[in-house]
This record gives sequence, structure tokens and C-alpha cells, in this order.
Amino acid sequence: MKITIIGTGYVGLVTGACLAEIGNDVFCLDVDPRKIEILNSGGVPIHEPGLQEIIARTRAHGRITFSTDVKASVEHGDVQFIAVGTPPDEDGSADLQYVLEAARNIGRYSNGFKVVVDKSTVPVGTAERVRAVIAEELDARGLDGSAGHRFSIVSNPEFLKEGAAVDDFMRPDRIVIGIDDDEAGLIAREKMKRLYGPFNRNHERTLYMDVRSAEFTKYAANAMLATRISFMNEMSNLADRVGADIEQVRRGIGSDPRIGYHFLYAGVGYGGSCFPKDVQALVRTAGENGHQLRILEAVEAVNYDQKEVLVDKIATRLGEDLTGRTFAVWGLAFKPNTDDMREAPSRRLIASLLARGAHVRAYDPVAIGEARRVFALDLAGTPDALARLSFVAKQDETLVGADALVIVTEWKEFKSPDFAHLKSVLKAPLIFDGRNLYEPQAMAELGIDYYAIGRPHAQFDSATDARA
Ligand SMILES: NC(=O)C1=CN([C@@H]2O[C@H](COP(=O)(O)OP(=O)(O)OC[C@H]3O[C@@H](n4cnc5c(N)ncnc54)[C@H](O)[C@@H]3O)[C@@H](O)[C@H]2O)C=CC1
Ligand SMILES: O=C(O)[C@H]1O[C@H](OP(=O)(O)OP(=O)(O)OC[C@H]2O[C@@H](n3ccc(=O)[nH]c3=O)[C@H](O)[C@@H]2O)[C@H](O)[C@@H](O)[C@@H]1O
Repeated sequence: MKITIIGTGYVGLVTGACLAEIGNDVFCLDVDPRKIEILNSGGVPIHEPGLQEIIARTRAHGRITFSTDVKASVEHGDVQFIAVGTPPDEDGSADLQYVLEAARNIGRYSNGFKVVVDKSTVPVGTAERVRAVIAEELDARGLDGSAGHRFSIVSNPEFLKEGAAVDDFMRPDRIVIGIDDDEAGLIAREKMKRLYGPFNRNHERTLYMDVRSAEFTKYAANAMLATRISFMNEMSNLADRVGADIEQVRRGIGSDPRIGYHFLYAGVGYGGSCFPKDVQALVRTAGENGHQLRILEAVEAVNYDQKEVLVDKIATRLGEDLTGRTFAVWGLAFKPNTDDMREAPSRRLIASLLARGAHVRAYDPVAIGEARRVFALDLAGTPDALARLSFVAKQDETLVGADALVIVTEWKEFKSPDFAHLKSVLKAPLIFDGRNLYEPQAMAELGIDYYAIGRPHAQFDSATDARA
């Protein structure tokens, strides 16, 4: 099938690559010439396991093209996927300018029947706006925009997770397809069925529904997941106060199949490009419809505070003023296996440490380049703080002479470090762990003063702590 993907970010590039991998002829469009240049010279602008190999293979077979040519992109695909960003506007609502611009271009250059698939996360009602914009452009060209044989709009939200995006796309839990109940909708349904058949042989994972429900499903899914995380973070803060262990509680409740084990990890708050913006956007949609989403407002507030919890523990242990202290920080990306720094908890944590006068030496297996760019912007107004932040190329280099190790992202390589070496190079054996990677009792036995999230602080031999 001839497919066009508009927007070659995390979602667009993965969608395009995976659709090309199973034999489709894919044209990927982006307005960012830098991204297209990287892709055309054999690179991949984002870190996503498995993606580079698929792109190399499909490019070699001529099944994927990268371009900034809008007209050629619209003319190429019978199916046009809109996968552009929908960042939060100033008031928290989803900014639809990129989606509507993509729609305008489709109307401007359409050369036949197009199935227009909205893959970006968009508020309920957006499909109707996309339809109106395309119809307006067709009308301006003297083509009847309301004619049913010109195009059909499909809502096909994406549920992939960064860091596991290729796998999630290739083996989806479900494929949600919102489609109109008219003649054009029937044609679109057949095309979508053919397109997704290879991922879902008996189509048992495809859920057809009306367009508005499909748009809503995406927000409801992210809101539910964010709620679980904020719930567990609240529980962890109480566990800290009453002396319970949130990890044992997690196992205790997860074993109930009605609750399940997934997404019950307490930590330093959720980040990324989606949960924060999608929770905000849903709260905003409710407001616009005269309704208040009280649970989601609390989810957001809890998450905001959670990003300070680790710094509060550091200040309680070492004092509010951290001038002269140096912290080794492991993990910058908002989660492992990605270089994405959008809303990463490390941004608030490091800014707070620097604001208290500390020096920070940070390491991440893949996000250092992106982190340099992001912190230069975040800290542009406080150059003295920025000067106290450095990035190092090796995990162990962060530790030498540091007052403590702070863990922010749970990369695999942080799970079993050489603790004897770690103790020997840190100024004192002190760890603040925002991801509960280690066992408190084991740390105490190793003579490490270990603070985690919602886990009791085990007794350790303070004679080994130079600062005690
Ligand atoms: N990142 C993720 O894990 C997921 C994201 N989503 C949703 O998918 C959408 C895209 O997200 P990401 O891929 O993360 O965004 P992104 O920011 O990584 O990529 C968006 C791309 O669209 C391009 N673009 C903007 N306007 C354009 C236009 N008119 N024509 C062509 N290209 C244009 C941008 O240059 C950029 O490269 C968002 O709505 C997001 O909420 C959904 C599921 C997962
Ligand atoms: O709409 C989206 O963009 C995507 O948003 C999330 O995917 P993603 O943001 O890539 O990453 P997650 O694995 O969901 O993690 C999000 C944040 O929650 C945190 N988290 C996750 C799980 C958990 O138990 N605890 C926890 O704190 C992570 O550390 C991370 O900061 C959803 O999981 C995807 O299904 C969805 O498609």
C-alpha cells in the first residue's frame, strides 16, 4: 500500500519504518530539514532500540523515502497518517496548529481519494476540524470538499511507549480505529483492515468504534496510567512516614489480578512528552465542557510535588544549603532506552540542586547530547548555576570525590554497580535512589547510607560515614 507519514518524530518515524518493514511503500515527510538530512544520510535522529536497523533495511530496498516535499508527500499516499506533535498550549490545551497545517496541505495537494488517519493524540472533536480544513482547501480548488468520494477521516491513536516503540508497534495490545459510519468510512475501514492485518492476523486486536470515542480512548488510557503512578507515589510518601516498604506493598497489591503489576512503581514522578501534557489537556477539555476532573487535577498536583521528593530527602540529610557539595547524577532521560528529555524529572531535580548551590556531575547512556541542549535553555537565566553542571562520558567518572550518588532513571547498567569501587571513590558512601533499584538491607550491610522512595532507611554502620 502507498502510505504517507506526516511528521517523522517518535511516532511518525516508528510507524513509517514498521509499515515499510512489512512491505508497504512509505513516504515520510517532515518540515524539519535537519531531520530529513540525517535520515537521508543513513542516520536516525532519535534513539529507539531496533529502529536504525529497520530503516537501513527498508531504505536499501527502496520502501521508505524521507523528504520535505509537501506536494509529493500528499500525492504519494492513498493513506495519509498525521503524526505531528500536539504540545501543550499556554493554557494546557493541546496545540493543534501542526495537525491543522498537515490537514491543510492534504486539501491543498490531494490528487485522489485519501484516507486521512489521525495518529497524533488530539482532543475529542479534532477529526471534525481536520475534515473542515481539508474540505475548505478542496472547495478553494473548485473541488467539492463535502463530496464523500474525496476523503475519509480515521482516528487511530497510538499507544507505543518510547524505548520499546518498535516492539509495541509490531506487537500491539490493541489497535483502536475510529471510523465514520458512511460510504467513505467503509472504504477507509477496508484499507485500515488490510494495513493492520499483518500485525494482528485474525483482527482480534482491532477495536472499531466511532471517531469521538477513539479520540477519547487515547486520553483515558494515558490518564488512567498516570493516575496509577501518582497513586503509588502518594502511597510511597505515606509509607515513608509510617515505616512501611512500598516495594512490598506493590507486590502485595499487584498480585490481585484486578490491580495487576504494571505501572505501580513509585519514583520521582512521571515525565515524558505524553502523560504530563495529556493529563493537562483532558483537564482542559473537561473545563471547556463545564466539568471538573477532580481526580486528574490531583494526579497532576501529586506528580508536580513528587519531582521534589528526592531533593527534600537530600536536604533533610545534608542540609538546605548545598553550597560546596558535589552530586553524581545517574540518568537524565525521562525513562530508560530513550534520549527524550521532555518533562524529564532530572530537569527539576538538577535545577533544584544547583539552586541550592551544589555542583552536579551527570551521566546518561544516551541522553547527554540532548541534556546539554535542554539544560542550556532551562538554565539560560542563571549562568552561574549552569557553570556548576557538567556531563561526563562514563558512569564511574561522576563518582570521584562526590558527596553522594543520586539515581534518577533506572537504566539497566545502574542496577548492579561495583559497590566496593563506588564506596572507595565517593567522598562518603551515600546514595539517594529515586527508582528503588537496590535493597535497603543489602545496602546497610555494605555500609552504604541508602535513601530510596517509600522504603525504610536501614541501619548502617555510621563509623564508615566520613560526615557522620
Ligand atoms: N512520543 C510518544 O511516545 C507518543 C506520542 N504520541 C502522540 O503522537 C504525536 C507525535 O508525537 P512525537 O512523535 O513524540 O512528536 P515529535 O515532536 O517527536 O515529532 C513530531 C514531528 O512532526 C514534525 N512536523 C510538525 N509539523 C509538521 C507538518 N506540518 N508537516 C510535517 N511534519 C511536521 C516536526 O518537525 C516533528 O519532527 C503527539 O500527538 C503525541 O502526543 C502518541 C503515542 C506515543
Ligand atoms: O501517549 C504516549 O505518548 C505514550 O505515553 C506513555 O509512554 P511513555 O511516555 O513513552 O513512557 P512510559 O513508560 O509510560 O513512562 C512514562 C513516565 O512514567 C514513569 N513511570 C512509569 C511506570 C511506573 O510504574 N512508574 C513511573 O514512574 C516513567 O518513569 C516515565 O517518566 C504510555 O505508556 C504509552 O502507552 C503512550 O502511547
